[in-house]
Amino acid sequence: MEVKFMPERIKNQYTEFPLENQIEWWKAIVHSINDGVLVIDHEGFVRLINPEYTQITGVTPNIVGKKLREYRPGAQLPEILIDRKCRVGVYRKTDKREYIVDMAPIIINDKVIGAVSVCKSLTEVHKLSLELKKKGEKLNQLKNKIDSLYQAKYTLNQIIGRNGGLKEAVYVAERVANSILPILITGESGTGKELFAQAIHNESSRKNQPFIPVNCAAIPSALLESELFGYGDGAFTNAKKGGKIGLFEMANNGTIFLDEIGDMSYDLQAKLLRVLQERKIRRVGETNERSLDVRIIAATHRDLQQLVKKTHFREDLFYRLNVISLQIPPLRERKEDISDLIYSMLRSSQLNLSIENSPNEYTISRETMNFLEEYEWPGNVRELKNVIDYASCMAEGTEIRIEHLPQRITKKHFNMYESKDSSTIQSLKEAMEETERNFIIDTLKRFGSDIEEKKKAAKSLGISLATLYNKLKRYKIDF
Ligand SMILES: Nc1ncnc2c1ncn2[C@@H]1O[C@H](COP(=O)(O)OP(=O)(O)OP(=O)(O)O)[C@@H](O)[C@H]1O
Repeated sequence: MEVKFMPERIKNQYTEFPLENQIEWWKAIVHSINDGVLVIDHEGFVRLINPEYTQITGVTPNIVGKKLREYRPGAQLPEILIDRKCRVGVYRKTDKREYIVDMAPIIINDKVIGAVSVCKSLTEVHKLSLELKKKGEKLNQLKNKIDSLYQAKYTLNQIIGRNGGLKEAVYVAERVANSILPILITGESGTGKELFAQAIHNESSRKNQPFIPVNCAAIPSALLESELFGYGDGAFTNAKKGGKIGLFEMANNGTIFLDEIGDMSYDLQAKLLRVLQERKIRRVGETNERSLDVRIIAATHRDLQQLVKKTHFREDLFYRLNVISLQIPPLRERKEDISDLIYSMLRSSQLNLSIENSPNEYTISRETMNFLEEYEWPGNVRELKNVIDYASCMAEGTEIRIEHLPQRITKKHFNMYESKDSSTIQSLKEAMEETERNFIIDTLKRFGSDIEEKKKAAKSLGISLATLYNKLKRYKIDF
């Protein structure tokens, strides 16, 4: 670095200025600089010092006109008059002041006419670096948060259920987890479709990559395309500068879960089909394609075949998605799972409810369990979970009783019993059959549902295995 006082080019522009004016002009510039500046002449006398230099180093302006070495014996600046070498980033500390200094000779026509020292407060630099560090930490926290948002929580062994249909779905999920083939999960709302999708992702080799859930019904269809595929720079008015990455790209190497696929617009379905076939996406407003490796799991509570018949859903996409399909049965068709689900929910609500004085272990009265097993659960497992969370908050002690359940569901129950009492009086035979049915269900729950477990259940009931099977058929018990 070589500082040439008043470069030729600038000098020519100001030749009309009287010399004194030019000096004032340069002084004003030096005084307006944010860094500290000190200038010595060829004999080592201080000629110029700006207010920032005083501020940073504590050296006062009365040094002007004095020899720098006399005032500051350790100063390196005079050395530069001799060796003509620049010094960069020299660390200085005086009292409580810390700063770094750059020094350079001032050369005109190959003659050293002085030297300049430019300093920057280290406290300022410190502050900036601390700020930078804090911002970096914040950025990392946000990144971790984003990563955790896109991580699947559940695994296949967290899926509770002994019902045949559910076990079948778990079995298929396990077998196909590592394939790249798309999966279609169907089932009513709240049956556990997303739970299955997350568990499949976690069972696959993609488990450490993102799992991106997208609710196709929740995003307005005009926006869905750009959300899924992203958009290029200036793709439309109000588009973000530089474009935006889409959810497919975010899911690269991982899994995208397209929930409520039946609600996707017909046009977009065609674009999705292309992605499935080509494994490439094109951002809105761009012409180039980007290759991706994304596993697609779609889900719907609708009857896609009916939608295909009504031409609301593309037949070609339906067949492409339906290569592997999982049907999750509604809870009312797997009442045998209700008690297991309840006990698991009570355990986790104990963990979540870390309120002081909260009971160590909840129990549930027989009457309440019977009621919950008989209830139809239109909102499926999600509704059951909400009811159990509510009841465990309402229970004063450790036992959950029917009065702790939300009135919304018990109202129907009491009305049902009232009407039953007045209109139909159970015969002794009916009452005995009902008791027998409940007793068999309870016994099977205790022993399990496979053949060996059924043998044990039959033995405990004091009947043969064949009689047990007859009774299961007669009482329509699906175990
Ligand atoms: N078999 C199961 N075992 C344990 N928990 C379950 C089971 N099925 C569902 N759940 C729980 O029920 C709740 C609802 O499940 P999920 O969100 O997966 O349902 P969904 O079918 O995707 O619902 P929607 O169609 O409304 O999106 C979740 O809290 C989930 O963990």
